[in-house]
Amino acid sequence: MAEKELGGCHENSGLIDKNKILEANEALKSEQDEVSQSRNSQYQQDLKSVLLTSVLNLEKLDVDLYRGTHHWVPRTQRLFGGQIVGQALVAAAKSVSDSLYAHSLHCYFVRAGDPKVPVLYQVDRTRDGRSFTVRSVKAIQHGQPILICQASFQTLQPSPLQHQFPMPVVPPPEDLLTVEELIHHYLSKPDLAEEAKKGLKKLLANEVPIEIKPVNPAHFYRLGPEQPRRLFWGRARGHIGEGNMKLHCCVAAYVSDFALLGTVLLPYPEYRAKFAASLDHSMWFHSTFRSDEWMLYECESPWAGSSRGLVQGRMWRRDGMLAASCSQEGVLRVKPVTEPSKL
Ligand SMILES: CC(C)(COP(=O)(O)OP(=O)(O)OC[C@H]1O[C@@H](n2cnc3c(N)ncnc32)[C@H](O)[C@@H]1OP(=O)(O)O)[C@@H](O)C(=O)NCCC(=O)NCCSC(=O)CCC(=O)O
Repeated sequence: MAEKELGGCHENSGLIDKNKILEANEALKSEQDEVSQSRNSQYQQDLKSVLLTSVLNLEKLDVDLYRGTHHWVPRTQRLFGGQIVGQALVAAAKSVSDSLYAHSLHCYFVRAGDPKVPVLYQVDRTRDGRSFTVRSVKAIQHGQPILICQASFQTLQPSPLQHQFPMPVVPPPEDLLTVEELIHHYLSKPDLAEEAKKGLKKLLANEVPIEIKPVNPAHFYRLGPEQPRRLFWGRARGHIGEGNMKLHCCVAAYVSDFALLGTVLLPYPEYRAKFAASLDHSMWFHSTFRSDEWMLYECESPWAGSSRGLVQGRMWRRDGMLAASCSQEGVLRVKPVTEPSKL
């Protein structure tokens, strides 16, 4: 399905020659097919993604009641927001027919998630319509909601209205280093401050089930004042396979909360967060995609104030199709950095 791309208020927009885009997409696609063929055979031997086997593999306790466990817990010792959103979408998706596709979700994080206990997911079948079906999910710990989520599903429908912004032009993932490779590179610097070394080693020990390749590592690690915008390639670790599209949306929901809120801090290297947590998270799914294949995640923050920051994200398939968009507001309380980073 080739979509028409329109110019708009986006910085990369402008009138676009549709044929050129299609040609470029075709070229990219055949290149991608070769890459994915060789990677697919490599993946056959790899372990299945932990997101599939553990994080998003909810245990059914009763009708519309599920239990989810944790895999990776951030340093803050509060549950990762993406995990709770991804699990809530899994729970919602279990009560809708296979012919429906997730198209959006809207969540509030109302309490910090406790990593010491599992999370219960209670699904309310809000409405079943001819085209759209809505579910409300409450994530519960210690008898109280930690997240409330509404998710909507739709039957596949044809549309003469089809457009999207163009994908930003960036180097392909094959030309970039993973977060782990970058950290090893920084660790090899002889003048690296002890504190920075400790921080980087802690980052290496993280078992985040996502592979990340920052497009601009200096932006990613906040080495100077930058525009509040960053880009990275990301994909779920391990093999997920064609599978069902709902599952890929759940994985994308997990990934979408990763490193998104940090975009707000990019113009302020003189500050570091002493408290940062996402308050709400919304997501829209636009086209089919594989969450275990590289997607470009474009994050930008159009506004910050009142100890809050607004962030918007776009996930792009590498053939230029817009796969998903998201929006989030987070609370950010900062303190001055005493020493500049010596990475
Ligand atoms: C956002 C909050 C904290 C609501 O804030 P409130 O201020 O109303 O709650 P509270 O319990 O009264 O306060 C929480 C803490 O903030 C402090 N606090 C409150 N108001 C303050 C103020 N004006 N100035 C300074 N500190 C203040 C309190 O003392 C307390 O600190 P003490 O605790 O020291 O007493 C809550 O709704 C919440 O935790 N929601 C869940 C957010 C979440 O977990 N999101 C997903 C994970 S975040 C994520 O995954 C992002 C991923 C990423 O980072 O990349």
